[in-house]
Amino acid sequence: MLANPGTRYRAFPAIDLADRQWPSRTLTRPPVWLSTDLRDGNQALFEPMNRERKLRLFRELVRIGFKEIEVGFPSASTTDFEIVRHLIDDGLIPDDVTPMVITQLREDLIETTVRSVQGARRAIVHLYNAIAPAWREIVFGMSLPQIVEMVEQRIGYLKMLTAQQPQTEWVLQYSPETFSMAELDVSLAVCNAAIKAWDAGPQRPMIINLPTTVEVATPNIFADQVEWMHRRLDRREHIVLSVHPHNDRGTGVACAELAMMAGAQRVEGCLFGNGERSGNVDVVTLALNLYTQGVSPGLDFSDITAVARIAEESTALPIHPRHPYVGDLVFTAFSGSHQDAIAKGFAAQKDDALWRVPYLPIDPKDLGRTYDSIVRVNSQSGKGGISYLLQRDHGIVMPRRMQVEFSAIVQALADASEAELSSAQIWEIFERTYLSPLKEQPGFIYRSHRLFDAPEGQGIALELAEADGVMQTYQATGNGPIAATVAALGIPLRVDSYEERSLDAGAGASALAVVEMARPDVAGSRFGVGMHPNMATASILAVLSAAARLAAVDETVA
Ligand SMILES: CC(=O)SCCNC(=O)CCNC(=O)[C@H](O)C(C)(C)COP(=O)(O)OP(=O)(O)OC[C@H]1O[C@@H](n2cnc3c(N)ncnc32)[C@H](O)[C@@H]1OP(=O)(O)O
Ligand SMILES: CC(C)C(=O)C(=O)O
Ligand SMILES: [Mg+2]
Repeated sequence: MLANPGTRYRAFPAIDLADRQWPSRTLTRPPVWLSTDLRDGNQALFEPMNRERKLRLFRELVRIGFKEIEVGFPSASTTDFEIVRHLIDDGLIPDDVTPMVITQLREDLIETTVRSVQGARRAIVHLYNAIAPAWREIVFGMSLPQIVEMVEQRIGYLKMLTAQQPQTEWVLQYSPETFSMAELDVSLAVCNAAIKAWDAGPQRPMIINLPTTVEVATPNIFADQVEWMHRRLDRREHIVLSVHPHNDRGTGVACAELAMMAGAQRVEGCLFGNGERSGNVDVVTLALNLYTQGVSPGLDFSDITAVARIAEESTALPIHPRHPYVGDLVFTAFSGSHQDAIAKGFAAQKDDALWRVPYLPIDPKDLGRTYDSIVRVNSQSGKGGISYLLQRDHGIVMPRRMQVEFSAIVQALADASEAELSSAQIWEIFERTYLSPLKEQPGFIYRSHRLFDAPEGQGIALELAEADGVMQTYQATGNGPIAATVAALGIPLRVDSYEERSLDAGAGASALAVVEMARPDVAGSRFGVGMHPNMATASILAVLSAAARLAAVDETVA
């Protein structure tokens, strides 16, 4: 990289538009959407789509709700020409959907293009030519008057051809390609020439489509360029003003949104941002951004994963796991404070209330996505996420202090493994920590118990297994099963807290008892867990679990 990039690159100049209106506007309705997946998207693939893939994607675009679809570049290839003919001849285009076909401003190509859609109920013919200085000078070697003359002449030719086929409703779309890099007065002159040549009016529909063929400036510049044109175009009330953003600077979505605020009524783009170089604008993100502002986009992404799979199969390109709304990881939180907030948000969220779950801009369910992968655990995770998974998958509700204890154990293991821990692995750690001592730690292996009435309240006869499997029976009394069990163990244990609740999910037990206990010779406290259909038995097991864990601590306080 250059130490001083200013020697090779220059900032795009600001637009002189002091009274710009777009910054204080908000979006309240969706644009007319045009999908260019089958044209701009298709021309950017390693292998352009074959007939079968194109037709499948066409059907999906119709199902999603696109009313305008650029179906191809019929003058460029026989495959494209034949697919367009097939769509028309076999009646595959619904009445409320208009196909669009594109070509350069050359008479031979225009003639083929019109022939490709002959017989359609309605068709948009899309003509374009590049107008920025480098193209005028290097590619075409034409002056501005010559460019204007070419535009007038070729649009006149299209007007003549289409006039011979009045059974079709013809719409002209004219794109000043490279608009984002062109001088605004040049863009205006060329677009107004196109408008005049087509004679746009009530019976002569026309679209002016302003592309960021290459994105070269910040999105506010594009918004200024669009508003500048919007205010000056001839016959503006008869023109649908459209934009066609690309994404070279990664701001295609921002450009489209600001352009709509600046007067654009229509947006061209591709599903998930496929398209030349870094892509056309992503219409899915745009549509769902509107949705999260309470505006129905008119496109159906209620099973976004299915749309993604069709797009991936059609383009043979994968969608990034962090792609907005659709990526495999976008509804996943790894970090502790996010997990904590999400878990609390879900608990507080009411079905019919405004969506307020922290860190999730949209309810994943609205897109047909599940909550399953929302919280994932690695070394960055905290107690919130770990507790959320145990509660969601096993119905275990841990008291707050126990969450702190257990998450430290999980985090240490996640750190050591340097990998993500699944919900199943967290459950395994939970079992190993709290439940296994009851089956494995000599002196605390539970076999049976019998409760009986005693003057203090409760007596217990507790049968535990020793190391060699020999049974030992301990008997004691207390003011309840917990006190009686502690007394039966004969260890100086202090009960700091106790909680019991019924379990509603998994685990094969209906009662969960959690006890926090301490021993004078051990620093801190330890939690114990008992799970059993009988509440009293669950509490006895919880005491044994905590006592066993305290007994297993190596370091004792002096
Ligand atoms: C930004 C975009 O996405 S624009 C769409 C780009 N997509 C494509 O180009 C894919 C489909 N196109 C093609 O396959 C080819 O261009 C074809 C088959 C249509 C035409 O191919 P060819 O006849 O070989 O022409 P080619 O594309 O090389 O262009 C050559 C001529 O067209 C001229 N030309 C290019 N664009 C335009 C235009 N929009 N209007 C008028 N003339 C143009 C060039 O200046 C050049 O003229 P010259 O031969 O006098 O120097
Ligand atoms: C043909 C035009 C609209 C285009 O695709 C572009 O400029 O990106
Ligand atoms: Mg393009």
